[in-house]
Amino acid sequence: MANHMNAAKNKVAGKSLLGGAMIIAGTAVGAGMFSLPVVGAGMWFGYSLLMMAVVWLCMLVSGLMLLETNLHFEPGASFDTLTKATLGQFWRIVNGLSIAFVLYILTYAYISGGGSIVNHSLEGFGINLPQSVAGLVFAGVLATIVIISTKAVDRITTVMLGGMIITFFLAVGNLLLDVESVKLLSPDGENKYLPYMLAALPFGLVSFGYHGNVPSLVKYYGKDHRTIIKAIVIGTGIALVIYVCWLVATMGNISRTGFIGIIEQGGNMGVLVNALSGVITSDWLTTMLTLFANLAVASSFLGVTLGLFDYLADLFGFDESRSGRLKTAAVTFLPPTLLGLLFPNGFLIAIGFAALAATIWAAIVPAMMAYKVRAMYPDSTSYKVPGGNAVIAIVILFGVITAACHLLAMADMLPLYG
Ligand SMILES: N[C@@H](Cc1ccccc1)C(=O)O
Repeated sequence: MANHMNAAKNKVAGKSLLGGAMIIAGTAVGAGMFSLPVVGAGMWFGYSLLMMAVVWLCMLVSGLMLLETNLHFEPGASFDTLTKATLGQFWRIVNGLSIAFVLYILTYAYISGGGSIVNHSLEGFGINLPQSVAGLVFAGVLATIVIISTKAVDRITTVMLGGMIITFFLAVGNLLLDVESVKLLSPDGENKYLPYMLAALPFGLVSFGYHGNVPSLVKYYGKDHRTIIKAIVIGTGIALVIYVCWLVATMGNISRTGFIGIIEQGGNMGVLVNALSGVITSDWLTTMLTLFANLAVASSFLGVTLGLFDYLADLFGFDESRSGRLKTAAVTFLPPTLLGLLFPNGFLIAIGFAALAATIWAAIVPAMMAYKVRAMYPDSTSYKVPGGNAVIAIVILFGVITAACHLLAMADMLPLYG
């Protein structure tokens, strides 16, 4: 997303609030969204809404805490500088590793989800590919764009974001008209709901991940904290609205027991979109929905891999020359693409592990840093997240509980629906 920043930096005045909000919303809305109805099927609609509201609030506050810390440093200071100066070498390394891990595993998740959705799209044309090959095609085309230049990514993601908004409202708008309130409010299947929330919590957290963009916003807007706060609130608010529409559209059209089949087939993006296409009678709307899914996962792939690309170039000291970029591309794209060829259907598992690592740098570390900067600058008049230590403790607890849920789910110790 740094690309958007550079393009925007050249505008002398009037940096728009909307631009910042779109950057946040664009990062947040991605593959995580496609996991929400599948992992939420057990607890169903009401509890899903409750969980999303709580997660949104916690992730919003943790982002604001990151902003609070960032404002004590020069605009342009990144996660690395912030953690080193506030928490020291140990947390700097833990934090850096968790960021790199999230970016890598998300790249794999996007290749898996992208392969699945490209496959679903090609079937519409009567072309049948093995899913791993579809993943390879998906990764190959998008990786080429990243290798060409940041500017190419910027242009293409802007077009994609526009396309996403149009196709989302065309497809989901019509799905919303078809919603059967009986399905939403009186779900079928077994009479057990709330316990399934535990295993779903990490997926909620990851779908509200955007925190890598907070330092970029400070670089972009300077220390104008009011505008940055608004951009974060509006951007995450847009994501929340999109997720709620998405839950209504999916759970209002596919029955709760209908999700069991989706889960049995691995719960990948193509399977979910396929099930939705089954209930939409119009071919045209099915095309819109498929197009939206393709654009959502492709734009997230570009955003995340560009971040990973720049991070690895810096880490390994590869330069901007053609051979330098190719080397960086090799370390960025080969490991996740190989994984995508070997395990084409690990979408949900990968998103879960991304959540585990994201609990560290998107929840726990921001809260710890806010605690530390308040001790380091007790007389500071700069922006402070309200609520004192209680709110810091809540955010840390939220991160720890979510991480614990993921680990317990992995150990088969949490109830799983389906
Ligand atoms: N929120 C993104 C994933 C993400 C997590 C953490 C940081 C950045 C992005 C998605 O759902 O696809």
